Amino acid sequence: MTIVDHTHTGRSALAAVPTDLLIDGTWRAASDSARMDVINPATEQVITQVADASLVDVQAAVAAAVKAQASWAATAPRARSEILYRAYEEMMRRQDDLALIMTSEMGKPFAEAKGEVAYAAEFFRWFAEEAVRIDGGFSQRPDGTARTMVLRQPVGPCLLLTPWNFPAAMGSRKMGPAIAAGCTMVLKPAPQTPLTSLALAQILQDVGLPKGVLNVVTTSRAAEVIEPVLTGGDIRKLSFTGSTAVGKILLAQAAQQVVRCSMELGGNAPFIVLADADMDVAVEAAMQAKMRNMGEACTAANRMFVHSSVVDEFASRLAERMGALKVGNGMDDGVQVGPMIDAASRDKVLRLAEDAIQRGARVAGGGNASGGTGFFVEPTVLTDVQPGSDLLSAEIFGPVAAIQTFETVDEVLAIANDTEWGLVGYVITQDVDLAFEMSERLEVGMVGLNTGLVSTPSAPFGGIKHSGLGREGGRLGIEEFLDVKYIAMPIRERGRA
Ligand SMILES: O=CCCC(=O)O
Repeated sequence: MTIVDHTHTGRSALAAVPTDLLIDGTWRAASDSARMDVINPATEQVITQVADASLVDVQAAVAAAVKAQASWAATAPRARSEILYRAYEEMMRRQDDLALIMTSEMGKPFAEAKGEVAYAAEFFRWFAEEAVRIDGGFSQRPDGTARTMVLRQPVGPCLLLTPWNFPAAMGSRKMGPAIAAGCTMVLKPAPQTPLTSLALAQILQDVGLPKGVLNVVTTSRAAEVIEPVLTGGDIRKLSFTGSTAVGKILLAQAAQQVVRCSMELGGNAPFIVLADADMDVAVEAAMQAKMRNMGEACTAANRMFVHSSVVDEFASRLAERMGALKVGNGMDDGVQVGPMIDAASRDKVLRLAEDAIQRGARVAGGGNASGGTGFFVEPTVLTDVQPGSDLLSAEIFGPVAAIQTFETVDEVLAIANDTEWGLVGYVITQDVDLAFEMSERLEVGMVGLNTGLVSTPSAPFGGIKHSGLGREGGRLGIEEFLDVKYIAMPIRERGRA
């Protein structure tokens, strides 16, 4: 270990994280005293245990959110903005501590975890600025008989369900706009990564978020506890980031009470390298789009389509770059690739690579199973991936690059769009017209042109088709947490005394 586990307070960063539920401003154990293990995926050791909430606890959290809603909605936008701004500052002050917590429970390299803390904190700063810009409208009916006023109000108590792959950023991307809009919340983080969310909740408390506004329930019993609260009638908004399969179940449950939904679901991103691409740009973008977060990202390049005239150069340069990455415990110096989140994820990635190889793909780099402790997968580049290989229709969610070739723009667009998902696509070309044409024709919510990274707090993140509903971040992010109300008022006779 090269990074010392201490905090700004001098205590161990891990020991300083609350491990209970946050309900109505109070940290408390689960009502049945249940606790669950938090495991470090690099060492397979139990780091600590946290409360494992039951339905009773989650219902108490919802009740606290309901109780706090009216007074929180009535706070001045500036007050909400300042809480968010202080949270941004505090996250940055505790950047190393938060990164250490995240690396310990999730596995990403410490430097990457620090980057995520900064990314996550920026959502609080962005929405601090949005909180004071919630606007409306005022107009007259075309026939002059009435005034039309439009205002925006908080949607009400929200259920926020966050994933394990970006434990800080997916939390702040949901909590930021909810706080800015004046909504109260129940946050349920993924069971693999509860500590980062608990640490963020502690920060929000420390900077003055009133009790009951944010309630955090860590639980391994999602299947048991989510449906009753979604169908119970108190939750008015669901924001979920996770798999499409789970998203569809939640949408069906939410439909019973017509709960508003934001869904950030899976992806099957095409990464398209055209014949005229600058190869330095192409390889750099591929590294970003494939290796960010070890490939455990919904935005990860799942299918790489490279023009036949440049595929050999691209594949060999990508294999060289991926082969040079240092794999290991994210707390060790210089490590660039940490473990997969758990054994099931590691085994899935290895199985998908093996299936592609069995069907005729060539291994241009990597391809060996990593033995020993920790859920590691060697960065792997496969070329000549054959149609029908499972990894072309499943999210790989790991460090395996799957390359196919193409000849024409129409051909590659048809294959790229031939998927139920539509989150993001990447295009690498020096031809500006073609870049725009392809961006318009790709069936996705986001396009990276000559870049492998689209994620930023200032842009509307989200997908189409089975990749989701709604947008997070950017100017649209706060809209997801606001209801529109229109007031009609007849114009009576003018000029009366
Ligand atoms: O897995 C989802 C990626 C999220 C992001 O890039 O902000």
